[in-house]
Amino acid sequence: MNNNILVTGGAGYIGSHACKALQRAGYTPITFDNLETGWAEVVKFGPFEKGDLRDRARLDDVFDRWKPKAVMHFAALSQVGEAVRDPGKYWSANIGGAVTLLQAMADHSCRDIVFSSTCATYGDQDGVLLDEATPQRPINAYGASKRAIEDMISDFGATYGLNSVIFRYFNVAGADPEGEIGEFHTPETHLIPILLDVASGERDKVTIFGTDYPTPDGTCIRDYVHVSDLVDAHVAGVHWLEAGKGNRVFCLGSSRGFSVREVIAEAQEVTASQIRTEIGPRRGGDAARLVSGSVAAARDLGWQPARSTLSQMIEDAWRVHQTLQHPGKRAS
Ligand SMILES: NC(=O)c1ccc[n+]([C@@H]2O[C@H](COP(=O)([O-])OP(=O)(O)OC[C@H]3O[C@@H](n4cnc5c(N)ncnc54)[C@H](O)[C@@H]3O)[C@@H](O)[C@H]2O)c1
Ligand SMILES: O=c1ccn([C@@H]2O[C@H](COP(=O)(O)OP(=O)(O)O[C@H]3O[C@H](CO)[C@H](O)[C@H](O)[C@H]3O)[C@@H](O)[C@H]2O)c(=O)[nH]1
Repeated sequence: MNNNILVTGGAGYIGSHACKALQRAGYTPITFDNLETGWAEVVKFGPFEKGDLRDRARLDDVFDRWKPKAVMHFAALSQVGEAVRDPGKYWSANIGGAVTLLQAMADHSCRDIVFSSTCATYGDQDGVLLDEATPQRPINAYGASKRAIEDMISDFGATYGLNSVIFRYFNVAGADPEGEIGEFHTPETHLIPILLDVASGERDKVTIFGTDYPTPDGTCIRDYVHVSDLVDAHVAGVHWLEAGKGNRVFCLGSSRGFSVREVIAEAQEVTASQIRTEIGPRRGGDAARLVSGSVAAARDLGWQPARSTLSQMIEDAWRVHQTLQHPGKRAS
């Protein structure tokens, strides 16, 4: 049996870090990506197959040639604001991609999948800590499409014997501690990279999306987890499936919540810069508070986040921000 793992979305932020972790763990990550939001420049840890998940013939070709023993499925559209503005785009891309991939897996007898779900599947839950048993009530098309894919995976499991580890991540942040890759989105919509753009003078200011949430300082609270810790859990997920331990869902967060204002304060501290802010209206689709209360990944997967303090995540992201050229900014 080969050690090939098909990594959909391997040219993206989390997928590229996962490829590095997989290579280090002795696997060969085969990146499959259409580069819609990713970059060929970050595919450094294994072969690259350019293609769109909705292209079944292209997937068949890749499954035939590489015969992956498992799939890590990261490829998706994943911006909350855009999903509210254009829900059809999210349903079409995320569901279309997933159903084509799962059918190809079934037809090529590839039985193990690790899937990127999200705490955005929970919606607004009135401040409760979230875990695997919390009912999922998504409030935007992004979260709804991810919950639907969880259901799809379960149906394919029942019919074709597909085995799955589903990870519901909280907010992923930071960058490769060795500085080889980082978070490169264009346009950037995520809070921490935007703060670093302001700190470095590439942006004028950050807009705080709403100060009237039912939280202590009125801004949204999120649970941030380091991308290198997150991808370690994915390697553990592959080991879990290899050991035949069955289908599981795990939340991946740090179990600590930080408001937008707290993240801004920490970014100012780490970068030793004044970060100019303005107050804007709420962004559609945002829940007030999303914080993990789960212990399952620590208990059952042996997952111990090592770098998921807010300061460490911003420090690692800041180092890469200062040393690596953003592939999308090269031409501009
Ligand atoms: N970043 C976070 O905080 C976060 C939190 C929870 C869940 N997630 C999930 O993790 C996954 C990765 O997120 P990311 O932040 O790395 O995003 P990203 O946009 O950097 O990466 C996604 C990659 O998938 C590719 N892709 C998209 N649609 C495709 C298609 N139809 N065919 C082939 N390739 C396609 C893109 O080109 C890109 O390289 C997503 O599924 C996202 O929903 C992310
Ligand atoms: O310019 C900005 C950008 C963000 N925010 C706020 O900062 C918080 C974090 O926003 P991000 O855009 O960084 O992250 P999201 O919480 O929207 O989404 C991220 O985490 C989710 C899980 O919570 C998803 O899965 C999604 O894929 C991933 O992008 C939110 O309250 C948002 O409103 C601002 O105030 N100003």
